[in-house]
Amino acid sequence: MDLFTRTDDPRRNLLPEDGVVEYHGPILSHADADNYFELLLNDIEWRHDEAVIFGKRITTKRQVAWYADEAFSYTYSNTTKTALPWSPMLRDLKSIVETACGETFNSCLLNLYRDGSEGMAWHSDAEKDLVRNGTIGSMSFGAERKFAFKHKQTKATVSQILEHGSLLTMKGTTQTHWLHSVPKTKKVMSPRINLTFRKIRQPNV
Ligand SMILES: O=C(O)CCC(=O)C(=O)O
Ligand SMILES: [Fe+2]
Repeated sequence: MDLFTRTDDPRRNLLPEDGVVEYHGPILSHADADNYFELLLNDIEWRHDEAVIFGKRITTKRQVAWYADEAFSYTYSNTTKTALPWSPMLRDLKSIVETACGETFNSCLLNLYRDGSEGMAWHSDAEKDLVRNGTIGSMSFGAERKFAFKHKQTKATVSQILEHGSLLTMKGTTQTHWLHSVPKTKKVMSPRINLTFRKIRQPNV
């Protein structure tokens, strides 16, 4: 992918209504993206995620990690997680994403999908611990995967392929009105890493 001839316009909203999703395309050179991918694979404290579904504790195939400004605890999928402190590499990526989207973030959830047999089911990121209508900045590395949106009422769908080193932002009322997912696929044989930078509500805010 040649960074300089691409035509993605990050100001173009991918959603027809009720939210704003912008795809910036790759924001890193291919070589930088390759470097970060290797560092992320090796240096992040990857763990299988735990969730409680219909009262049953399950462990996901996908691996996750959560980093933040402080040892915040954060509840999703009915389990409470405690954040690890930023590493220098994650601080670099956070500041790259902050500059690209003109926002600040205080936490990052990372996902490692070993191949296309691992995905993420339909959900929205509107947990009570997140700042309401806060922007989410999503960076992807490794295998290209489809990222899909489905409107909660109309069931309209929109999707975007997320490239190596790319940034996608979800803003405004997107999480209120739309679900998103990473569908499983038999076509992808290699790993992908995704980082979602978020803003957690600070205690007393
Ligand atoms: O892997 C992705 O692109 C999306 C991850 C996601 O939706 C999440 O972590 O909430
Ligand atoms: Fe999400």
